[in-house]
Amino acid sequence: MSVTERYENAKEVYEKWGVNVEGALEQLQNVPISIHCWQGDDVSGFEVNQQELSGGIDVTGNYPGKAKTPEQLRSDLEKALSLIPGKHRVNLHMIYAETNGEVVERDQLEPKHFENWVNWAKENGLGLDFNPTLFAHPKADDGLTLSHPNKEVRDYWIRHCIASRKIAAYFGKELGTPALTNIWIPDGYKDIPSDRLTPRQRLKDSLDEIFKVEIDEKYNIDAVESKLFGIGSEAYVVGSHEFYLGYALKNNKLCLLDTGHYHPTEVVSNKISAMLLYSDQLALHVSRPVRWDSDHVVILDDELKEIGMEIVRNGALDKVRIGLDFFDASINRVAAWTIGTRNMIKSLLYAMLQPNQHLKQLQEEGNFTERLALMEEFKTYPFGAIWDYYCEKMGVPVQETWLEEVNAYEKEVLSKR
Ligand SMILES: C[C@H](O)[C@H](O)[C@@H](O)C(=O)CO
Ligand SMILES: [Mn+2]
Repeated sequence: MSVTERYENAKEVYEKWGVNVEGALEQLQNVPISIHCWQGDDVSGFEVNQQELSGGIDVTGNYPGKAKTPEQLRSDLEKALSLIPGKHRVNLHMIYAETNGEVVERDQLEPKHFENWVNWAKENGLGLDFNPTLFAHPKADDGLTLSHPNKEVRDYWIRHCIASRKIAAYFGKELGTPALTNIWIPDGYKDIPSDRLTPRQRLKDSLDEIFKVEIDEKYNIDAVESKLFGIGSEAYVVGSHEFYLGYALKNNKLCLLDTGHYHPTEVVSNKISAMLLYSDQLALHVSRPVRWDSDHVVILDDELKEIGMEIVRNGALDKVRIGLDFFDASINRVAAWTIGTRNMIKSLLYAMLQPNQHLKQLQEEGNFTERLALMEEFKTYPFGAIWDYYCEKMGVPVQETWLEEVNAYEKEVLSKR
């Protein structure tokens, strides 16, 4: 049976429950996923004086073929994007600036250092998002940045974040779609602090300084990303969830929820509806923590499906800015992007194919038996046939055939690096 024939059969099965399959595929095409560039080079970046990765995050593995230049990274991203259905965004960090061999301090970086990225994004019809980089730098060696007791250090990172927002606004202006600038800092303590308040007060003041510089939201939108713990900040993280939740609500900023940044049994899917009652928008870093914030490649597990459902059934596709954040150096990096991003999109399609209105009604009526029965039965509905058709329609490889392209790319390009 052809992909289309399988699709037609599957469509009928879903339509019996009033699911609008064609409408779902139409809608799905317009959902951008912000794909993080740092999976392609193990969060190395292109600074002239490269420092070891720090800030309590880590990349393990040494699979050959890592991108070592901006051209290589862009080429690898193009390959991955050609295997992922839809039009998406690319998320950069400040360490991906191109300075032509010149050492430029991070607080002095300017839009011109990202011109190549912008031109490339234009050529490929992509939006860009951004992150200041407050790690892997001598001024972050003690694990403190915006909350540092030393004002000079704080001021340096404040200038860096302001520079980042300006660069992001340049992306937004040039590309006609606002960039998200997400501030994540590693600040915290390995052991039990004797004072939790003072660093948080300093972080609050630093953020106020950063956001004092007004930037049109037409071009740049600000987000703040919390964390529970990192390597070396096990006992205390200054920018905790409660800290940023309060800050974002009070200052009209977006909260960015990273799925690896919470207690192991705490799930981001359960936070989306609660937060959207108080905030117009929020942002995600979808990742996969395995025992810690390990940033494994995203798989189509129950939590990913639940995240997709919370976004779709609450009509929040234009309220949740979906970004990815994983970095696995033990497998082919182009495959990592492809697997993780395709899974994120699959979870949205899976959610769109549920009889959401009916299930909601059952809950309202207190019919929990039928609610559970249907939710379980739908797990084995012919979702794969709809997904395959979507891939074919969008001109990307169906099922695992994308692997052949990755293997060929590895042979022809990656293995020669
Ligand atoms: C590269 C980092 O993963 C990223 O900037 C940050 O979002 C994070 O999640 C740190 O744990
Ligand atoms: Mn993150």
